[in-house]
Amino acid sequence: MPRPERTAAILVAAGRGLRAGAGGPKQYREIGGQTVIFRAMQAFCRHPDIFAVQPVVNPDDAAIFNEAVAGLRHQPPTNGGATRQASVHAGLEALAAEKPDIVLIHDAARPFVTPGVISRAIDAAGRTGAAVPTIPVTDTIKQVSDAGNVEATPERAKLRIAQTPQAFRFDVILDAHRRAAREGRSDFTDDAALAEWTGLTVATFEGDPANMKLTTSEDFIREEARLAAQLGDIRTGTGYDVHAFGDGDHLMLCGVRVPHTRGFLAHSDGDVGLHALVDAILGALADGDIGSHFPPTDPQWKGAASDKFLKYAVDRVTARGGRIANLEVTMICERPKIGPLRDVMRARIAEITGLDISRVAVKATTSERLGFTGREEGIAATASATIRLPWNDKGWGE
Ligand SMILES: Nc1ccn([C@@H]2O[C@H](COP(=O)(O)OP(=O)(O)OP(=O)(O)O)[C@@H](O)[C@H]2O)c(=O)n1
Ligand SMILES: C[C@](O)(CO)[C@H](O)COP(=O)(O)O
Repeated sequence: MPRPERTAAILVAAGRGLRAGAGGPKQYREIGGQTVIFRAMQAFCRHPDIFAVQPVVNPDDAAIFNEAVAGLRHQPPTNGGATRQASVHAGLEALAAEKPDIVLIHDAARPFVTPGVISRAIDAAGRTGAAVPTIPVTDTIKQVSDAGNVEATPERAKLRIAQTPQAFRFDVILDAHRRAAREGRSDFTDDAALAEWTGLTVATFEGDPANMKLTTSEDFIREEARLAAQLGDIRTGTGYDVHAFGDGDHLMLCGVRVPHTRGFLAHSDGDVGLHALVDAILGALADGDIGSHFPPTDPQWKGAASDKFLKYAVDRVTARGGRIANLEVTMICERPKIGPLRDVMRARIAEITGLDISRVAVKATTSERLGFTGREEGIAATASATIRLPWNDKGWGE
């Protein structure tokens, strides 16, 4: 049941990520095969109770931003400022015309936020007006002097680590940011601190230890290893497809239009290479085959471009929390010659699947003029896929 109040989210992504070392702004680097910002933003874009997601970016990053979040629905990005606080303020001003009741403010550098934390943030803001996710502190914390001597040992039971998304009534946090800007205050490291400064009571709700901020290069190394360890269920699948030649002047092969003296007789575009790859991926998922997902009797697939089928299979892997490690396809034909087309085909498959081209192999063989491929009555293709799934994957539960 959707909540009655209108909730928007701001993703602050205008920082330079200097503490994370070389490699460009950290939010545009990959972690677990996806950019940090894509992971962070998709959680908000896909949450059913959020109607608008407002990114805040550095103007220098316009092109990488668009590439990194392609496919996600969001407000036009607005430019951030020199500090996180200034960037949040810019996001709030950009959202004002949308008149949200509640706003969640999230670091693009926290890619592991879950739908559960987002739901708790919305609930907490609805109940309290201002709330921050926290986790307990497990080490003893020392307050030290400039000389490095311990000045105090705060009572640990009262300490919490603050995370994002921090959640507020929209008008209240917008007013607080405007007031801080008017009064020349630009030193707040989070929005809760700024709200406290205006005298507001800020509540807490349960954060998530996994929802950590990627700050240093060590954070990237550790989290990459953690994600890889989670994907410990390594599976392979194989696929095979054949299409006969008919009249025509071109063939679709591995997503590439290849001029030829014949065409394919097929319900779809007849792309045997992509069809074999789809079956290999579905096989690795133990998720039926291409015919069970796209029945040849269904008129909607007549003449369909097969890149749709391949994207669909890749989405099935992603939806199970998995990743494709590699794809390989072997074309069996006398003609056309595949060698000169190999890298174009690899690039096209990489484009469709979102994989790096180094994970895509295209091979070819003739059948020494034997059989139907040897007589040039059609083309066959075999494929294999290696995918990694979370170790506790139980399929779709069918
Ligand atoms: N001027 C700034 C500074 C930070 N941020 C964003 O605020 C979040 C948390 O900040 P932090 O981890 O400090 O990121 P950076 O400022 O990029 O890191 P660094 O201090 O290492 O340069 C990040 O998503 C960052 O992009 C922002 O939008 N505008
Ligand atoms: C907002 C924040 O993520 C809460 O923990 C944090 O304060 C931002 O980090 P920064 O390194 O101070 O920008």
